[in-house]
Amino acid sequence: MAKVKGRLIEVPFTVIFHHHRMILSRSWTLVKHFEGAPKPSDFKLKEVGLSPIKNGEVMLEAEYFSVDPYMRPYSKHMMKEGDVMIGTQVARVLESKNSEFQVGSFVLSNAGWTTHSISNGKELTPLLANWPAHIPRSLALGTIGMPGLTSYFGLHEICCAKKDEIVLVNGAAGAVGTIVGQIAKIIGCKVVGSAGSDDKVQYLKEIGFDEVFNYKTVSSLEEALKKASPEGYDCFFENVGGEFADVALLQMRKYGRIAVCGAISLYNDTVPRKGPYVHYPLIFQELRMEGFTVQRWLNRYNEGLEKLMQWVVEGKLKYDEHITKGFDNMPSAFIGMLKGDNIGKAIITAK
Ligand SMILES: NC(=O)C1=CN([C@@H]2O[C@H](COP(=O)(O)OP(=O)(O)OC[C@H]3O[C@@H](n4cnc5c(N)ncnc54)[C@H](OP(=O)(O)O)[C@@H]3O)[C@@H](O)[C@H]2O)C=CC1
Ligand SMILES: CCCCCCCCC/C=C/C=O
Repeated sequence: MAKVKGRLIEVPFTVIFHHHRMILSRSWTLVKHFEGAPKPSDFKLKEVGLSPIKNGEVMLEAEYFSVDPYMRPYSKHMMKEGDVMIGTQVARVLESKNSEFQVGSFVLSNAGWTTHSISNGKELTPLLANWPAHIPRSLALGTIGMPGLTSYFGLHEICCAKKDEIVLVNGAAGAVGTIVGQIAKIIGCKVVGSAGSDDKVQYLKEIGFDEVFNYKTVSSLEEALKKASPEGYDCFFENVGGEFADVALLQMRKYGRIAVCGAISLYNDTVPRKGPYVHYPLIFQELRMEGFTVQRWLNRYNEGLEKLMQWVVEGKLKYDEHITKGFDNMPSAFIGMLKGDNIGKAIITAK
């Protein structure tokens, strides 16, 4: 006999609902809060059978999953051990009893690392209307999605980047960094990027960055930053934190702006670091340093998404994706992204 727990029915079981094909959902759950770098044993695969949808609900089947750095720090605050891993997916509407969602349409869902889910539609966002057939839907998780919006709003609203200014971005070969650099070029800035491999450096030069260096192999970060821009930097789009940020702050020009977007070099720390402190450069160069999360511009997402789509369609914004095949490989894709395996957005296909 299957045991019913709320809406879920534990497997194995043989129950078939009247006129309903039982849908099995597979989910990656967090076994234990991460300590240091996430490892495969922190994740456990679970399977449940989903009950039939009710009026107002839809049944979703994931097509693409995203793994993002925020999952590392957010998991601590937003999840309990045993929960399904948080995250966003592009999903197809398999069944619908909600007139706002047509069977066969595609939506963004926050169901997390789960292959199938039931939603009342409230947390779902339809993909941009008229999504062109030649543009991969996975971009809704990257260049034409949350990371692209982060770049767009962070660069415009926090860095206030203007033509002829000099922009520095670290984590430059990733989902956010590649778009920051290219939007800065569209604005008419000089762009300097840093990334963690020679292949990444080569890629960034190909997509139009003016100066790029491999932060892992330069003998001195200070010299590398000075060589790339002897005049210093007007804008710093900060994705990394730690030593890189300490050194870069000292290279800012008068009235420079620093958009504190992320601090990936710190996410696995178990003991808080002691810095050099930011006060001297902030005071004497009269800098503005501001943290943000992209959700600040929730009411302007459509404006950002339409602009990003336009640039992609016009070929002004190049995109690259690091695609891992298969839901079973989600933990290794996440672990790999945090270590720097990806050029562009890290995506996992459901199948
Ligand atoms: N504030 C906000 O709203 C948002 C913030 N973010 C932040 O933006 C940043 C980039 O995110 P995203 O583009 O999605 O991720 P990426 O696609 O850039 O992937 C993460 C990258 O971080 C780099 N990295 C890992 N460890 C280190 C380290 N110790 N020092 C320097 N670089 C490291 C790796 O590249 P490499 O080979 O170069 O080391 C890796 O590829 C993150 O800090 C993230 O938290 C992202 C989205 C929204
Ligand atoms: C479950 C979906 C949550 C989406 C949150 C996106 C917020 C991004 C803010 C990122 C901060 C640092 O990476």
